[in-house]
Amino acid sequence: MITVEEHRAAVLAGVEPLPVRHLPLTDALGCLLTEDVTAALHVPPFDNSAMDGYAVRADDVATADEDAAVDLRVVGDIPAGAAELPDVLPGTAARIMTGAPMPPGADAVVPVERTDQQAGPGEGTELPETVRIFASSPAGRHIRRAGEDVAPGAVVLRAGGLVGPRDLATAAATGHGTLPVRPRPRVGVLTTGDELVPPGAPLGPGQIPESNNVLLLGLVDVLGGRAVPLGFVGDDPAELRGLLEDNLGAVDALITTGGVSAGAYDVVKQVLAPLGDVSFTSVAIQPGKPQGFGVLRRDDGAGVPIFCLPGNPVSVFVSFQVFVEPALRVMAGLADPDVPQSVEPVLIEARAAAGWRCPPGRRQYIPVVFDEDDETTRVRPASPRGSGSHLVASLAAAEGLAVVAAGTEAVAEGDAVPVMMVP
Ligand SMILES: Nc1nc2c(c(=O)[nH]1)N[C@H]1C(S)=C(S)[C@@H](COP(=O)(O)OP(=O)(O)OC[C@H]3O[C@@H](n4cnc5c(N)ncnc54)[C@H](O)[C@@H]3O)O[C@H]1N2
Ligand code: MOO
Repeated sequence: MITVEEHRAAVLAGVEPLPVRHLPLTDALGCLLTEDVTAALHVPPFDNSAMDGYAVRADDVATADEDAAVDLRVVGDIPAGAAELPDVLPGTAARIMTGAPMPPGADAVVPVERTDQQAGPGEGTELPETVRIFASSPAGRHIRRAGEDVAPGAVVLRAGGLVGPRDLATAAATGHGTLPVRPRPRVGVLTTGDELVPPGAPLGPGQIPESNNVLLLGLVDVLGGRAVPLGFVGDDPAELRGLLEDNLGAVDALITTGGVSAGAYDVVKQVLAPLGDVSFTSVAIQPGKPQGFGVLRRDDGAGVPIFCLPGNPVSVFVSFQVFVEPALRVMAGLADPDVPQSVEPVLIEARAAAGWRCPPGRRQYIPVVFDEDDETTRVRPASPRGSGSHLVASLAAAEGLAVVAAGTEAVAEGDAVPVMMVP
């Protein structure tokens, strides 16, 4: 048996950051930005109106108020997106909409509510021949100036952050259709077992609901990867081999569950062990002892790390948190194996609110819930049965994984236990 650290080191030695790509904005969401981004445009790109109303010459309306209206001849209509603009000469105005370019000659806007015209849309909003103005508007009023937000060349996004929705808006507005990022790893999820039926389907004799797929697909997505559902196969080597071959080109990593221990039908081991690229090993962890890991080769030469996790659902969850999660973060450029804090889990100190038993010789990761206590953070097993790799129904209640050193026979009430926070 190897230690948790030894297996994690082997896994991390087999993964590397995905190459930087310029991805379309929506695909870049959630990715690590690898270069500063500068504005390629003025924002706004041109002087435009901040109001629906009339573009005027400020001097023409300087004396206008409710009791002393000024009449102007209307020389044109400027909707947003207009390319041809009328000249606004003295004594004239052009109807203008919010976001439309200011026409030459005009230096202010009077909102439609301060005229004799009806606010649109609808009947009675045809373009008038003249407009009666009831308010003055000094030069510059209600005009958004070209470049007042940013000018070309200004840094608008800094390298090293995760691209969020606001970053996408800024990138788009400053002239970018793509961003330089480390892509989120596409992770193919494939589970195995003759006993499995889809969630919600009626059970035949010996059958159980398939639950590892939804668990892993969700964990990959929550982590910021892109889950690629490959479904589940029976304990049939040809079917598994076919599914892996068909999908290898479309993923950056693969996760399988089940079929890795000592059973006569352990199909994952049967298919992958002879390839020599995947090693199967026993790790001193509970749950999650039987583990496979290796790197398959895509046709384009890229390595595709494959994580072969045990089938028991709690083992899947723990294995993902302890081995897969740091590896995927390295692939996404979010962690560096040479910086231990970036790949090691964050642990918080807690005390056991109840005792539980531990497995001999293996480090235990037991799902726990927090007890409300003002002075001390206390945890107890999420299941009254304590630790069990099959206790999937209590997994939803878990708020953390208490980590108990290998060699501990039992945790007693009041013992200090570090707790790993989990999604
Ligand atoms: N003789 C030995 N038997 C076992 C050993 C051992 O060392 N010697 N190790 C045990 C440990 S520890 C684990 S963990 C399991 C791992 O077994 P496999 O990875 O081969 O997984 P399976 O046998 O396929 O399944 C185990 C268990 O999980 C259920 N399962 C599987 N897939 C799913 C799924 N997609 N959704 C829900 N549940 C699933 C399956 O029905 C089994 O109950 O081996 C022990 N045995
Ligand atoms: O190592 Mo297994 O995951 O305990 O049941």
